[in-house]
Amino acid sequence: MEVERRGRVILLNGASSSGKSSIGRALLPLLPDPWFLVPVDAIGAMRSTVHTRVLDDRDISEILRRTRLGYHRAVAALASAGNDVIMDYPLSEQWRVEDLLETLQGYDVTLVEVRCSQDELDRRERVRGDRPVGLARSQTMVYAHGEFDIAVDTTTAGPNECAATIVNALGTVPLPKAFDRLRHRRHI
Ligand SMILES: Nc1ncnc2c1ncn2[C@@H]1O[C@H](COP(=O)(O)OP(=O)(O)OP(=O)(O)O)[C@@H](O)[C@H]1O
Repeated sequence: MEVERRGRVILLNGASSSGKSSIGRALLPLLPDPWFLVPVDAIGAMRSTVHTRVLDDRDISEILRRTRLGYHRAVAALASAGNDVIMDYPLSEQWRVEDLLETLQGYDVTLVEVRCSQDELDRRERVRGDRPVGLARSQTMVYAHGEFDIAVDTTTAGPNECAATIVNALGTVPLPKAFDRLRHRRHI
């Protein structure tokens, strides 16, 4: 069946507790069109936690890797049918970036860097209590690939303010976008 348009993608990238999910929720009512909010956690939550086989560390790491590869392809599948998708996803391993560059080739991806000071990340982690202490600190490599289209800093700005900044900037992002610059660097 012929699909008339390719969906757009907004990728909210930042360390744990930087505020990606909060911004994702705040973005929806500000966008003119009905976007899908697809956090990686929502895909992980669909995976069974009750099974008969005992998993070792290697099994678990392979399952997590497959989950993330599946997430990339689920987003591409939605966008391939013309759906606009917000990803809430830390680029905390280099292979995630590499795989997304291939999987989302041909799609309009806006890469948003969600920043937050380390002290504030530590504070949020302590307050929320549902993430291992030190997770945010372990994810400082989320920006290591070195490119972004829009940056917001949640250290002092709230989710609504950051979402408004993103919506206002969406139409004026310089081309080529971050994903295309990264592809150019890697000759993909
Ligand atoms: N701009 C902000 N100012 C103050 N607190 C915030 C802000 N954004 C998020 N928080 C708080 O920080 C915690 C983490 O927020 P959120 O779930 O949005 O982050 P996240 O980056 O999606 O985290 P994770 O990757 O671990 O799911 C929550 O308790 C939330 O209320």
